[in-house]
Amino acid sequence: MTVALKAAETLSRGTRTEVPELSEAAREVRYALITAGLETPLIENNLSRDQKYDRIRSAMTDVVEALGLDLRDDSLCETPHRIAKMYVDEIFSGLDYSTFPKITAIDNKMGVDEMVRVSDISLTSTCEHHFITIDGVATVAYIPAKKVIGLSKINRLVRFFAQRPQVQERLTRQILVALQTLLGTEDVAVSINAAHYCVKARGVMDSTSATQTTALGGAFRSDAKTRAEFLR
Ligand SMILES: Nc1nc2c(ncn2[C@@H]2O[C@H](COP(=O)(O)OP(=O)(O)OP(=O)(O)O)[C@@H](O)[C@H]2O)c(=O)[nH]1
Ligand SMILES: [Zn+2]
Repeated sequence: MTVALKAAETLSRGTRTEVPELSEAAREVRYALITAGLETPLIENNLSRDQKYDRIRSAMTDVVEALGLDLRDDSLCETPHRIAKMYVDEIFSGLDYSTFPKITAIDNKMGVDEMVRVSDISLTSTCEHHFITIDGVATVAYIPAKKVIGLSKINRLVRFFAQRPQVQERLTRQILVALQTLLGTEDVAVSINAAHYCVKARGVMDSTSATQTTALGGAFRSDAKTRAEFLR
């Protein structure tokens, strides 16, 4: 058993020594991702939020100075602070499971057994290779089994995993596995269409291409009609 899997097992059993504030949903999703080999590569460095902020602020001071920019300038002097705060509290906040959204899944008393599909969920993430923006939309669908999830929680889940350094394929699958875990069904589908600014604003400088990724589970994978309905 890998160290990561062992840590997740301890966590899923509810041991209070490590990250005690995590919700049950966050612990279950984290465990499922590690088990599926889909967790973002992370190392526990035991840094608090403030310690992370201090380290990044200091490192960004070096970056700005190395570029030859004058940190005494009143427009630039707060840039290391702004970047550190943005990384920790905003665009990489999804690395911290204590920010996992509060999920309300209700019993499927209505007996809904048709596809629920949320399309055009706006998505902004960060490419983990260049730390530059990924900009796109996600579509998420599921066929309710025992539980129905609050609609906004789907958007929040997408957002949580987008607020990490990502590759689009992993982001797509993380959302899939998280929803399958929370809804207790394999019948989930996720699709993302996004522009990568590492392709658009640098490197190959292609400003028009977009990347489509799809992750299908259960009936969305095995049943052609269901898949077609989702992908239409
Ligand atoms: N599969 C995948 N690749 C990505 C994603 N985001 C960025 N990439 C690619 O990751 C690759 C990194 O390639 P490298 O050759 O190491 O980096 P590079 O020299 O900056 O590459 P260029 O972008 O071609 O200039 C590039 O081809 C990127 O387009 C993603 O979400 N998924
Ligand atoms: Zn990139």
